Amino acid sequence: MIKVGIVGGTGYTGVELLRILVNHPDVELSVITSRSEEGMPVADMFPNLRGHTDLRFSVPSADTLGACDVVFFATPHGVAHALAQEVLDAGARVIDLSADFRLQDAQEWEKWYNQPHGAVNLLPEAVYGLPEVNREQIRQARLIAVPGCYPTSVQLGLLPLLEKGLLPQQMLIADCKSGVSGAGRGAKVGSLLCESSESMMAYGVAGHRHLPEIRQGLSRAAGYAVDLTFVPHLTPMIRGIHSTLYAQAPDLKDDLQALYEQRFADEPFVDVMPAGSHPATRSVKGSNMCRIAVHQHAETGQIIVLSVIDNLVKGASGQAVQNMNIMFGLEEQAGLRQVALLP
Ligand SMILES: NC(=O)C1=CN([C@@H]2O[C@H](COP(=O)(O)OP(=O)(O)OC[C@H]3O[C@@H](n4cnc5c(N)ncnc54)[C@H](OP(=O)(O)O)[C@@H]3O)[C@@H](O)[C@H]2O)C=CC1
Ligand SMILES: CC(=O)N[C@@H](CCC(=O)OP(=O)(O)O)C(=O)O
Repeated sequence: MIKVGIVGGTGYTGVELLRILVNHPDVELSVITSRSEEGMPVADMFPNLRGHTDLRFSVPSADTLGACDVVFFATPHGVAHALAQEVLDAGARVIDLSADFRLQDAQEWEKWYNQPHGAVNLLPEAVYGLPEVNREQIRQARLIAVPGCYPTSVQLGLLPLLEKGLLPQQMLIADCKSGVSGAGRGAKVGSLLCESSESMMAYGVAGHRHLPEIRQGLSRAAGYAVDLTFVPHLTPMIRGIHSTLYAQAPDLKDDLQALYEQRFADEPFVDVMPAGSHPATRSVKGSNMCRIAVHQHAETGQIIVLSVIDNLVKGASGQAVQNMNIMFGLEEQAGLRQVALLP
C-alpha cells in the first residue's frame, strides 16, 4: 500500500482528495494536516467521510510527512515552496495542487503571484502534471505541479490543433466559466449565496494568473510563442468549468472530428463527443473526465471547441491522483472510476 499524506485537509481540494483516496485500492491514508483544526477527527468536519477514515487532523511536520510515500499539497500558493524540499529530502514524493511549481520561469511566477518564489532550486525537476502531454516524465518524477483548473480545460481543448501546427500564428480566444467552488472554501463575500447565485460575471479580464500557465503549455505544444485572450467568468453553479475556445485556421483541410478522436483515442479521461455535441458541465460533475466537442462553422470556417471538466476533479484532486497512479506504476484509472452525478 502507498502511504499518503495530505497538507491542507480542510479546503475543497483537500476533502476532494480524501473522497477519492478513501476508495483507492492501493492507498493507505496516513497523515492529514490542518493547523487550525489540530486534533479534530476528519469525519467530524466532513460527515461524508464517516465510516471511511479514523484520522484526525494534525499540524504539518516534516517528520510525519517525510515518512509517507507521497505527499499532496492542497494549500495556498507559497506553502509547498516552504515545505517541499524537506519532504523530498526525507524520501517522499510530492504532488502539489497549488501553482507553486507550474511556471518554469520564476520571475514570471513572481510577477503573477506577487510574492518571491521560494524554491527556485526545485524548478528544474518539477514536472507539469498534465498526463495527456507529459505521461513519460510523470512516471520518473519526484515533484509534480498539478495544472490549474482553467488551464486543464483550455489546453486539452486546443492541443490537437496546436500539436499538428494547424493554427497560424494568431490570437486564440478562451471564454471560460467556472463554478464557485473554484474560489476555494475560505469565506469571501463573492462566494456568498446572495452574491453568486442568479448572476454571472467576468473577472480578471486585464490579466488572470492562469494566463501565463496556459500560454506556457500551448507554446510548448505548438513550438512557437502562442498568445491568447483568456476571460474567466464566475457562474451560479458549485462545480464545473465550461471553456468555449475560438480559433481560425483558414487553410485547414483536416477532418477535425477525426483529428480529435485520434489524438485522445488512448486517453482514459478525455472523451471526444460525437460531431455536433454540446457537452454540459453536469456530464462530468464528480468525475475525472474532460468532455470535448469540436465544431467548425460551414461558412466562416471558425473553429469552436467546447471543453468541460469538474474543477475539483480533473481540474485539481482527480488529476492529482491520476498523477500519483502514473508515478507509482498503478492502473491509471485506479480510484477514479466515478461516473458523473445526474442531475
Ligand atoms: N478550488 C479549486 O477548484 C482549485 C484549487 N486549486 C488550488 O489548490 C490549492 C488548495 O485550494 P483549496 O482547496 O481551495 O483550499 P485553500 O486554498 O483554502 O487551502 C486551505 C488549506 O490549506 C491549509 N493551509 C493554509 N495555509 C497553510 C500553511 N501556511 N501551511 C500549511 N497548511 C496551510 C489550510 O489549513 P490550516 O490553515 O488549518 O492549516 C487548509 O486546509 C490552492 O493552491 C488552490 O489555488 C487548484 C485547482 C482548482
Ligand atoms: C472561480 C475562481 O475563483 N477560480 C479561481 C481559479 C481556481 C484556482 O484555485 O486556481 P489555482 O490553483 O491556480 O489557484 C480563480 O480564478 O482564482
